[in-house]
Amino acid sequence: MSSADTTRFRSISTLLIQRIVWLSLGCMLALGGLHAWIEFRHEQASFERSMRLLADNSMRNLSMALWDIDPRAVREQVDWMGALPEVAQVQVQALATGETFSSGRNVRDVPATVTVQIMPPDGQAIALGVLEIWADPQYFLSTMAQSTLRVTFGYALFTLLICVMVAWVLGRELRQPLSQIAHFAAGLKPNALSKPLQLQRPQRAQSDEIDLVVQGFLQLQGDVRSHIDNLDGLVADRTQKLEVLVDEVKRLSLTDALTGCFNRRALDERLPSELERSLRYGRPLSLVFVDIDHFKAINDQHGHGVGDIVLREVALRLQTHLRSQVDWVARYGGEEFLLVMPETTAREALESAQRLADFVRTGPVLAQGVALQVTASFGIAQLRGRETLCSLLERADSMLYQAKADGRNCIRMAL
Ligand SMILES: Nc1nc2c(ncn2[C@@H]2O[C@H](COP(=O)(O)OP(=O)(O)OP(=O)(O)O)[C@@H](O)[C@H]2O)c(=O)[nH]1
Repeated sequence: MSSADTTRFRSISTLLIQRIVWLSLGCMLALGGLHAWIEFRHEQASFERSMRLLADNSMRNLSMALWDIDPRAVREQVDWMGALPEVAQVQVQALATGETFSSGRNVRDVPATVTVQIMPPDGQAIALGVLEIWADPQYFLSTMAQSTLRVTFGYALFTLLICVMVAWVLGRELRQPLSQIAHFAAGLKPNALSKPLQLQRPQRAQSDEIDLVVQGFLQLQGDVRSHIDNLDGLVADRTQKLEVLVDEVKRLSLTDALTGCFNRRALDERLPSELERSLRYGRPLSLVFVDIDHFKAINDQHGHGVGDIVLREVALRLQTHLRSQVDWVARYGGEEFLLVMPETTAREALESAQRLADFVRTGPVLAQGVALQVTASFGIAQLRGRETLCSLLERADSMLYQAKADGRNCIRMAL
């Protein structure tokens, strides 16, 4: 089982969408945090500026009120300032009278945000009093919180919009065509290759990877189809070659490698059917044993190589001068051959044997520069009545034995 089978399926576009959402969230948090920090610094600076502006704007009224020693006017101005939402506490100290005017919550244990000396309206350098303003940190923080919330909401909305658009584009451009391709590939079968892969997506000016995959599938379909079409011819061709090879192997397994005659195995296969045919149709069948005379002496005097050449030559002479298509020859063992002569009486076999004996002995066998005079002995027997193969072979063999005993280079026939 492949690893793809063991894991759960998840669409590649879903994976991409998930990754993009996580990345966008990360980016949003990083950018939002940076933006909030910049905003914080900006608000802080502008808050301090506004405190200074407030002090500057109130300076003329306070200066006049202290110069005129008008405590009511000083009180009104201090109360007005202390009522402002961004101000936590305002305090004015009149240096001439030592009187202190205060408004707002008491936050005096922290240093004032703004401390300015109140100078007289006529421009003299002796201060009339001191103005201290404490900014309200809660007001600042709530302003900041609102601003941060606005920024975060803006970023979240933007990120959400981007993610929705990316998801829509990926679904349309990737998930739909890929799932169509996967569906098509899952349904491919050798007997249904003609159905083309058609994607439902708008025409586009340039091709992309999905088009390449579609083209690959079309190419593959065509190739597989033509391969299948050619397969029958291919199989027939291979079968023919195989049959030729099998015939060759069969021929080799039934042939004696040295002489090219049938071997014992072929003899054991063919001879019983010759006998059976002869018995069934009442036709004559003769067997002739042929054995080269003094073959051991040839081997001993000239070597086995020369002996092999003599064997091949005698086999060739026997095969060449037998009746083709009817008679056949097998190497029975060593230097001994068996001629099988269907439709042949012993007398006819005798005539053939005489002819063959002449061919064996006429003309010397040339082997490795040596000219050898070769003779052979023959033993003939014709099938009798319902005689067994074993008995027939024995009688022909005993005739050969007789020929050898009678001095070789002669033919003996069972009567
Ligand atoms: N070169 C060669 N010699 C073989 C082959 N098969 C058997 N022989 C030899 O054939 C010889 C047969 O010797 P014998 O059975 O004594 O027969 P012979 O010498 O022909 O004597 P007679 O048959 O009585 O005339 C042996 O020396 C075997 O080694 C073969 O394939 N090649």
